[in-house]
Amino acid sequence: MKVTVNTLHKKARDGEKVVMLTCYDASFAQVMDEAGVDVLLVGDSLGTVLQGADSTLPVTLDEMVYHTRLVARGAKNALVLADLPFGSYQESREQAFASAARLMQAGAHMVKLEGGAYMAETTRFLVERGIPVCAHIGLTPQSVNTMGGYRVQGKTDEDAARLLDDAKALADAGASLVLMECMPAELARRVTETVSVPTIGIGAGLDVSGQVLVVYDMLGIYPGKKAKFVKDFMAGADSIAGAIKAYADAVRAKTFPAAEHIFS
Ligand SMILES: Nc1nc(=O)c2c([nH]1)NC[C@@H]1CN(c3ccc(C(=O)N[C@@H](CCC(=O)O)C(=O)O)cc3)CN21
Ligand SMILES: CC(C)C(=O)C(=O)O
Ligand SMILES: [Mg+2]
Repeated sequence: MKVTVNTLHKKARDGEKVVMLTCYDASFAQVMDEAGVDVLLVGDSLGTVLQGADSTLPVTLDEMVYHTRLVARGAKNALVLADLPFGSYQESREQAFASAARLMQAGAHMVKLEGGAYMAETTRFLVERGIPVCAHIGLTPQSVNTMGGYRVQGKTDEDAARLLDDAKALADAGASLVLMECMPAELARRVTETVSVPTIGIGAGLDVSGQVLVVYDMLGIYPGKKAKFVKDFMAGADSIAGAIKAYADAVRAKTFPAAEHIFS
């Protein structure tokens, strides 16, 4: 069965976790689709894991269009979500629409953009014109240079209150999903119970509607040290398909993330 925005909302209502992984090509898309992964995120993390850059900032819209086309060819049932890359949407809502339209024409079913309440107007502009939007708050890697590094966000009461307001503003503007990266579990829980749309976490604890990881990370392919929120599902699996199935099972069984993967 094709996964749609409605499927994701129904899962969230029924308490069934949404399973998301990043995906950059057709072969992985086929494996993930067959393993029952609900959403394939064509992430701008491809800048770090495919291209070897030290951030997502160098990734271009042309590159995202290319990888979205590859993933869309391999995905039969999964929903294809594509990141708007740095510089392709922040200038104006018109710029955002033109960029998002290219991703949709390449086969995306939804686009993701990073930022807080200040992106609400852009979100509404896209949604009103037929482009579903996933909001991305918390640790927003495209802002690494202003955030002063890849750090957990929302640790002070003031930052937590702002992130809760951001989530509300973006959901009110019509976002179909709210993705939260590297936030204390308690704050992610509060956001999830406040907004009426499904939430997806990466380093945001268990009390969210679904989970996402970078596929290379969950297959144990990362240079340097493993981030706290990552689990290597290749350990103990006998194939890549098996590792991806183990991840999907663990997310649905709520055994991933475990305490050791969660920020407090
Ligand atoms: N392979 C890969 N995985 C990712 O999750 C990812 C990328 N690349 N590229 C883009 C961003 C960068 N991301 C990152 C990178 C590092 C940390 C990190 O080192 N986090 C620390 C926590 C720091 C703190 O305590 O504030 C950790 O221990 O996990 C987090 C997110 C997430 N995204
Ligand atoms: C880590 C996820 C949320 C992402 O935005 C990406 O892979 O680019
Ligand atoms: Mg991204």
